Amino acid sequence: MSEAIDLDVREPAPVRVAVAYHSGFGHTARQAQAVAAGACEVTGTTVELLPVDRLDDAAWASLDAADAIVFGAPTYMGSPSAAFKSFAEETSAAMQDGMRWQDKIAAGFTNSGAMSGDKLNSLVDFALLAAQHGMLWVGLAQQAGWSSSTGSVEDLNRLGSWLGAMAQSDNDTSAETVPPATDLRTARELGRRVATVAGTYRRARADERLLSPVSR
Ligand SMILES: Cc1cc2nc3c(=O)[nH]c(=O)nc-3n(C[C@H](O)[C@H](O)[C@H](O)COP(=O)(O)O)c2cc1C
Repeated sequence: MSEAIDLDVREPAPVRVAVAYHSGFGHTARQAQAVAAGACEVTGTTVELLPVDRLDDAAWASLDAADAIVFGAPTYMGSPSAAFKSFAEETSAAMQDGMRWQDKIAAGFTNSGAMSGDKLNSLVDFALLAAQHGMLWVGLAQQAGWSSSTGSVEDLNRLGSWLGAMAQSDNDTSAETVPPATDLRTARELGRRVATVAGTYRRARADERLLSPVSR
């Protein structure tokens, strides 16, 4: 005996990616723009760039509504900048209010003056923030570039990070020139991956709802 299934044939709502970032002097802002550009390349995605030191009520609502949030900040003194940290503390309201951000996709990026500069610590901070919210962390999924005799500074993921996207900006150079194109391409890949995973995850959850005994 066949059962009628009530199929929803409306155009699906766009997958929403929010890039929540801080930048003191504009360098990390360029990395944030590259992440956003990558996410925009995925059909059916809308992207919002949200500077975390200037969030109004509408921006907080956008974060609540996002399918994915990408956290980004410069590494200052070996961790995300104080402005980002202040934002991270404010997000505790979403956690205390019934884990509002649970099951959103999360990812992160950071930029600093030195090649290493202890950037990994900032990415770990972002991943912990995501874990505290019950979010699902997505890494860069790119092999480490510039790590063989045939590699070069132009390689994607030249700084060899897996947890998120890293960029390096010479301390004496303006944000018009750095981070270099190679690091912006890496950031773009992260944005594309986040939007792709967020879309896949949302479709899977929609299918699950459609097929679960409760919806029959
Ligand atoms: C207060 C402060 C602390 C910094 N600490 C680090 C650091 O720990 N490691 C590093 O490699 N660069 C460090 N830098 C350099 C910045 O990370 C670098 O200039 C970065 O490009 C700034 O990005 P922004 O323009 O988005 O603020 C520091 C800069 C400042 C102002």
